[in-house]
Amino acid sequence: MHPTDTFLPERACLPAPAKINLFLHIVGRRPDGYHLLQTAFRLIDWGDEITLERRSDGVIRRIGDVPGVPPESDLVVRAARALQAASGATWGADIGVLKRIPMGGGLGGGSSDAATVLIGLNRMWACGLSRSQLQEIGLGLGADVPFFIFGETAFAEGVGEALQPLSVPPAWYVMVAPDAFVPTAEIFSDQELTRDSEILIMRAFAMHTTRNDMQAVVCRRFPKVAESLVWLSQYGAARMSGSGACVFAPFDSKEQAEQVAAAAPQGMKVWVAEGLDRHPLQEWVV
Ligand SMILES: C[C@](O)(CO)[C@H](O)COP(=O)(O)OP(=O)(O)OC[C@H]1O[C@@H](n2ccc(N)nc2=O)[C@H](O)[C@@H]1O
Ligand SMILES: Nc1ncnc2c1ncn2[C@@H]1O[C@H](COP(=O)(O)OP(=O)(O)OP(=O)(O)O)[C@@H](O)[C@H]1O
Repeated sequence: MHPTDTFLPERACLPAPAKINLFLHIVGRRPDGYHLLQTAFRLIDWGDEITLERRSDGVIRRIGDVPGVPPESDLVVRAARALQAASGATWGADIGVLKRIPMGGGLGGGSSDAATVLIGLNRMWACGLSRSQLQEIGLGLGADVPFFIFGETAFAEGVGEALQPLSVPPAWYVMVAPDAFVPTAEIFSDQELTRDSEILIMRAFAMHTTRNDMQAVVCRRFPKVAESLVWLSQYGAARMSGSGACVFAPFDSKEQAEQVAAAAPQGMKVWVAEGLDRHPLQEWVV
């Protein structure tokens, strides 16, 4: 029996975890200007929360305010509309977003919110779309959405849509959110961006043989990102996630990570999060 036959909640409060890019190499550019990447995505056990309430009249609404994101351009609304269009579903939804993930932070907040809406409503509307169908809809919303639907640590190529599972050791991350909003598109169009990194044959992940090719450009434009990296590098292998601004460093234990976080200068936004091997909604999709 299909799981959607047995479990059709009308209301659900669902996690939308953040991601980090353990490394990010830019290996080329497509004719349409999009960059070809090699990257490793990992989920962390910290993020936004999405509340979904099914409506029978087909209307899709975002409930509540998200500063800087008008409802019509919110990826959660666009995701629900895209699912309606692809599945022919006649249900609607009220969607609430509790935002924790900083915008322009390189932690994929908007993409994760969109993925959670696609996964949640696919079940609540009984659409029955497969994981790969949801990933395809997600790619139309943002380059990181397919990863969140894939739902496990991944090595990614293309613009981030060609995904393979990757095994990485357990880790606790010290996360720092510098007070900066990094516009992804501007970093990708910077003249000085490295775009010709050597293509790796990915067997296992190691911090010391990889890097984030966007980090140098972001540090030059946003000194607060550079300062955060200098601070965190005193304690571990610090690196920027995605197109920034957030930076992270892995530690073997929660205690070690908490000690480092406790040493942060006053006013620095620092927290500790555990690496997740699986998305908490992994079982919601077949
Ligand atoms: C940097 C990463 O976060 C790595 O995980 C993603 O590649 C970016 O994902 P994202 O924020 O969802 O970005 P999108 O909203 O898809 O794209 C924003 C803009 O960045 C540029 N862009 C994005 C992805 C990519 N592979 N090449 C690009 O050149 C494009 O100009 C695009 O219009
Ligand atoms: N639900 C949403 N949450 C956050 N941002 C959204 C949302 N919907 C639309 N956006 C838009 O997407 C932009 C990027 O937000 P997001 O949090 O995904 O950035 P990011 O963490 O830098 O992404 P990435 O890691 O993919 O580079 C925001 O500036 C905002 O205009």
